[in-house]
Amino acid sequence: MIEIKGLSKHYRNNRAVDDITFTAEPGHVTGFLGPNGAGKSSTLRILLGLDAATSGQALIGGKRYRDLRHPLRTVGALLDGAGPVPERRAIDHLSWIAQSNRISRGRVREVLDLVGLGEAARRRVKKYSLGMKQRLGIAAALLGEPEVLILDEPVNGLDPDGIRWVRTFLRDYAAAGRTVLLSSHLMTEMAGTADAVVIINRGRVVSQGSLAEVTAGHATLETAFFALTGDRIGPRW
Ligand SMILES: Nc1ncnc2c1ncn2[C@@H]1O[C@H](COP(=O)(O)OP(=O)(O)OP(=O)(O)O)[C@@H](O)[C@H]1O
Repeated sequence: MIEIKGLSKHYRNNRAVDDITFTAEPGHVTGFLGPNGAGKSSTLRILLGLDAATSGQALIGGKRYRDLRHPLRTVGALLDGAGPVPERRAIDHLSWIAQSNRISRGRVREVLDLVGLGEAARRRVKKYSLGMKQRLGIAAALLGEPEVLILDEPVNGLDPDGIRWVRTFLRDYAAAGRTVLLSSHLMTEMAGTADAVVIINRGRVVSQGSLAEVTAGHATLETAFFALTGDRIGPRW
């Protein structure tokens, strides 16, 4: 379970995150949506202990990230920008993470196969396509078989097959009683994957609830999003 309680993050006089409260429950894929600059990354960075909140709390399983005893076994994350060393082979990259978290080498092979990189395991990451790098990022997030998954734009760069794989995988992961928090700009994809939705705009929650509740009165999640955020141009990707 993820709990965000009265969370704020101010940069000088910019209220990037302004008193937001929501939960992501086990058994659900929760979609975290908002236009560029809405405060999604700031929230996720605080949740993952990469940044400090100005006030409020961001908890995973009732604890702050830095208080988790086995972080990688509790929460797996894929955030933009945190990539492996390009010269490294994929299997070495994962083995390094696994070793520092007391995770077996067998699990490394398992996650590589799970994301469809079994054959490419010994290739250097710099030779990987964008989609393969995304899969590798997801593999790293899965290493510790975490109860909570936090993924920022996980389908970025994936082909239709890869997108379908991520959708099915995340739905199954949540169906097994785990918590999935997913941020994406792709509304159709989000509507097909998430069953709960939180929409933020200018640092504030403008809507939250089940997919049906948030889209009630609108033709699609996309039209609900535009109406709630006033983002006439629409999400950019
Ligand atoms: N390190 C920082 N210093 C100053 N301002 C920042 C910093 N990081 C983010 N901001 C500002 O905080 C606000 C929220 O940014 P954030 O990256 O959290 O939004 P986002 O919803 O993730 O956007 P995107 O969809 O573009 O990734 C923006 O106005 C941004 O300029």
